[in-house]
Amino acid sequence: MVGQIIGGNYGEILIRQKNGERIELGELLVADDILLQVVDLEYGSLMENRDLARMSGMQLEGYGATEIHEKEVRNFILVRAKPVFDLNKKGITKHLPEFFKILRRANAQDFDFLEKPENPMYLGKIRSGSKVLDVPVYLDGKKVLTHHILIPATTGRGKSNLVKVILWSLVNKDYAGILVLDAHNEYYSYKLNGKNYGLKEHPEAKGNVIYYSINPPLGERALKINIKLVRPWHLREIIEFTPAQEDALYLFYKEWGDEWIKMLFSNEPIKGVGETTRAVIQRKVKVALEIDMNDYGELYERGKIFSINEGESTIKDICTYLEEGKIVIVDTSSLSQNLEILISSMIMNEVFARYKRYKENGELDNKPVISVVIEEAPRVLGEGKSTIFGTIAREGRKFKIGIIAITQLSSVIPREILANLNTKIILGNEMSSERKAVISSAAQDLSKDDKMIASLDKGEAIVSSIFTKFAIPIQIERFEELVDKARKEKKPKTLKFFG
Ligand SMILES: Nc1ncnc2c1ncn2[C@@H]1O[C@H](COP(=O)(O)OP(=O)(O)OP(=O)(O)O)[C@@H](O)[C@H]1O
Repeated sequence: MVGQIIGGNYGEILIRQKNGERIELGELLVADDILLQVVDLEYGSLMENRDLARMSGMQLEGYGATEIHEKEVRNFILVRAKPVFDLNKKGITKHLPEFFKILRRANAQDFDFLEKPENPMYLGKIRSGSKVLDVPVYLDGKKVLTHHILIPATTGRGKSNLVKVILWSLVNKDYAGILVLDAHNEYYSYKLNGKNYGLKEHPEAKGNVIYYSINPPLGERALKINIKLVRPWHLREIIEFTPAQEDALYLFYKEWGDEWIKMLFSNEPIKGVGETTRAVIQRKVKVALEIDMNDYGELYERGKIFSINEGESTIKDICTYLEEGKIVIVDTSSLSQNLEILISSMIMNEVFARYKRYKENGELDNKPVISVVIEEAPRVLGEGKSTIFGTIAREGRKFKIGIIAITQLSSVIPREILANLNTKIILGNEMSSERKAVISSAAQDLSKDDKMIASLDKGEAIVSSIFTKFAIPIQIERFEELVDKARKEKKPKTLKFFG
């Protein structure tokens, strides 16, 4: 027994906390088979404010404390809670628990109704306030990934940790291929306290986790992309062109196909493109692709990614790995933001084209869902951006393509796109404008959850999704602990010989 219902209405039930108990913000309580979540706490007293002030004055100013008889009866903590789920009906609550009903804390058995879905994607364990219940939370990865995920939080609340936990559970599943553009090179392999961590440590990583880098360790793949694979629409995502320049780009591509960049730098004239326009485009393309021309008029690479002769199959290979349900991590840590966007856009354009074709041919059902992890999502999903990622957010689900958008600034993503990101794994956020943007586009009514979200600690989250019956509070595990656990389980038992 932790309290008793003393009033309120459907949206907010008032509970008197039992003396000696400590109910927390976000805690899950049960009354009358209805699951309630604490949304606010305040002081309550049976005495008038003036009396309380007088008594406090006596005590503070040294006149001795006035004894309150039955103090625990007169003063109490008033808990505000919202009904979240009918445990009996296994659905949304439509009625109030009985007036004056005694409440208890929720326990693991209350969540027996949560089933492990066909294509499980592990997120964490149910959290009641700051207490963790031993109930794993899985979502159906296939559905959730095609309908996009948003991970909003301020810095340091555990966004990357969460993505690592999600990817870890997907390594040995072939229903999903995930592309990760890893700007901090923190997903594949890293050292902590002398031990190796990262997705590479997964017992089934071999063949299921593919790593590309411009500085690949021995045995890993080099990230090299041939300029023949670049298309005008890829460049549009990172370079601003005037309408005349854009027309010129398409004319080059129409005339010379794969060889258009090479020909752009040749002396071959093209009808409809002036010399000045051509020179400006040449300059922009040189900067974007880190290529240049030597004194003999030959193109050469200045950077490490775009190549004149190598890397013709890189984009195709990556797409094929994704189509096979693998996780592809591309280390973009030493690249500019523009190059990172360009590469991801090239890959996702190819994925989109392939999956569109599969849909037309009736082959899509046999293909895994493909999702792309985008950090600092407003770079490509922000207001006024016209990118492949916006297209995926709007139409991707028809083609089994999704995005996992990570951001500190949900408020600058257009509402229409935010509403399309149908699962939100909300981590802590102290900025009220950001909380508002997330709350107003969530799958469940989170209008009372503002304080709760503000108070979320590292790894604490709320999962609001069209695929969950209510907004589930979870505790995400520390990724390194998952890895350590897997290592322990993998270790063969040592045999003891006696005698
Ligand atoms: N669930 C968790 N449990 C315990 N510690 C965690 C958890 N999640 C993250 N941390 C710790 O918090 C720190 C920040 O985590 P992480 O890098 O994932 O945050 P972030 O939101 O991605 O930060 P940034 O925006 O700076 O990239 C790390 O030291 C990490 O180990």
